[in-house]
Amino acid sequence: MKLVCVDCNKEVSADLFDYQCTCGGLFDIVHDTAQLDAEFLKRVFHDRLSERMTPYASGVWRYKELIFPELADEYITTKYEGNTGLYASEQIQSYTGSNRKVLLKAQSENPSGSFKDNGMTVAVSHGRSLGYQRFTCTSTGNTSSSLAMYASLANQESYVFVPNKNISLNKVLQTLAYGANVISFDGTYDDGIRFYEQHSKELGLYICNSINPFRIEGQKSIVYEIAQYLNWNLPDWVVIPGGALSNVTALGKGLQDLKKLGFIDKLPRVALVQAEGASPFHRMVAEGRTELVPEPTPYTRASALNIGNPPSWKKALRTLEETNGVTCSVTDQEILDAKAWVDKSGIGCEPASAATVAGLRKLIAQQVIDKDETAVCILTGNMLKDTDALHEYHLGESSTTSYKNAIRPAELTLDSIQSIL
Ligand SMILES: Cc1ncc(COP(=O)(O)O)c(C=O)c1O
Ligand SMILES: N[C@@H](CCOP(=O)(O)O)C(=O)O
Repeated sequence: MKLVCVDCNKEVSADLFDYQCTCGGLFDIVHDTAQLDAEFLKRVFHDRLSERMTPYASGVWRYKELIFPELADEYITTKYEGNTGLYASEQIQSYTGSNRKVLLKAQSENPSGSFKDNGMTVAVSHGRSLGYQRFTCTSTGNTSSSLAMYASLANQESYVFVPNKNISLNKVLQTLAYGANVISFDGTYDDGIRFYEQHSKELGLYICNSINPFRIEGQKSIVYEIAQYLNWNLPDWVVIPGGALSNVTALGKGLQDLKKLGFIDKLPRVALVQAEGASPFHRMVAEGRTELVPEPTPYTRASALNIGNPPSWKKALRTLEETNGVTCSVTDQEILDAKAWVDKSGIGCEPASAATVAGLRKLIAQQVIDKDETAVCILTGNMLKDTDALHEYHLGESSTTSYKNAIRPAELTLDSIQSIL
């Protein structure tokens, strides 16, 4: 490989990296292909692509035997979901006060931008195998975007019900753009679920919310992936946010599978973090009760967690009991500050996901989690899912943090830019 000037044809070694030739022209990169064996390369490229082209390249369907072994491949509707990054972040280590590098599992890298894809690929595939052509959900926006994406991919119709306030417009737009029929209603996610519980049979639609156990089966793959990436050695703690409590349920089921199969020796402890304004499960655990008292008017800025009556609470309790788990709640300000750190670490997430990092910081400060223990935080959604939250935090008048005035105007002169560096 060498650099060749487009103006004067001067050749320079690529090791002497530069942007411009001495004559002022730009460089092209020119490869030496004479030595390459084209047939060999074609085979290598073919092998690499064929791995990518089967459903088993998906980070969900790779584990089909543990998720839905009976499903015929023809029904699999996949966008190669999963295979999301697992990052060790020194910045988040320092923010949380841990002595160990904190791992972040970026479910935000899924095709529709949230962990819902891990479950939705399985639900939609299952619905199709039963002959359904119309799919539905109620949603604060991520479940609906994911459903809309898979339904359209399978050339099926989707009908989604979204609350008419306190959810992110970006998610509704994403859902619309993927082609769903979007119906907004005056109420919360909880009202939507209550409606389904009463009318699912008459509707004749395939329900893709997490009351559908096939969603949970797909979401188990998140912890399988974490374990596989870490060569089946899980950290001491898995920290996860909780709203409807489907994901913590899936985590618990996935961990049990891995333990039963002997892939892992012991279960990590689970820390479930809820937003203070929508924390009925945490309150139940903290008060030592065994019955959940729903919150009639949940509110948190982390809109994905705006759930007062989580349908999966009994299953979630099972996960906590089996893993000697803990719960905690964090304020919206703690969530948004933690989110700013996750964003700044280069990974990024939406507010609901950052509850994990805020929770880890709090649990370390309270010495519930030891500074020397290892932890992975599950980041459930993408930072662009809620650009209003970014706007409010970084540019809004109400911002009280160090990010205020973070965007400074500068002239494009060397002095001006150097004075910022
Ligand atoms: C981005 C995001 N994080 C976390 C959650 C909470 O997960 P769960 O409802 O499974 O508890 C949701 C929605 O449910 C979500 O959309
Ligand atoms: N945040 C969720 C709410 C929970 O939905 P479910 O899929 O677990 O039923 C959303 O994106 O709608």
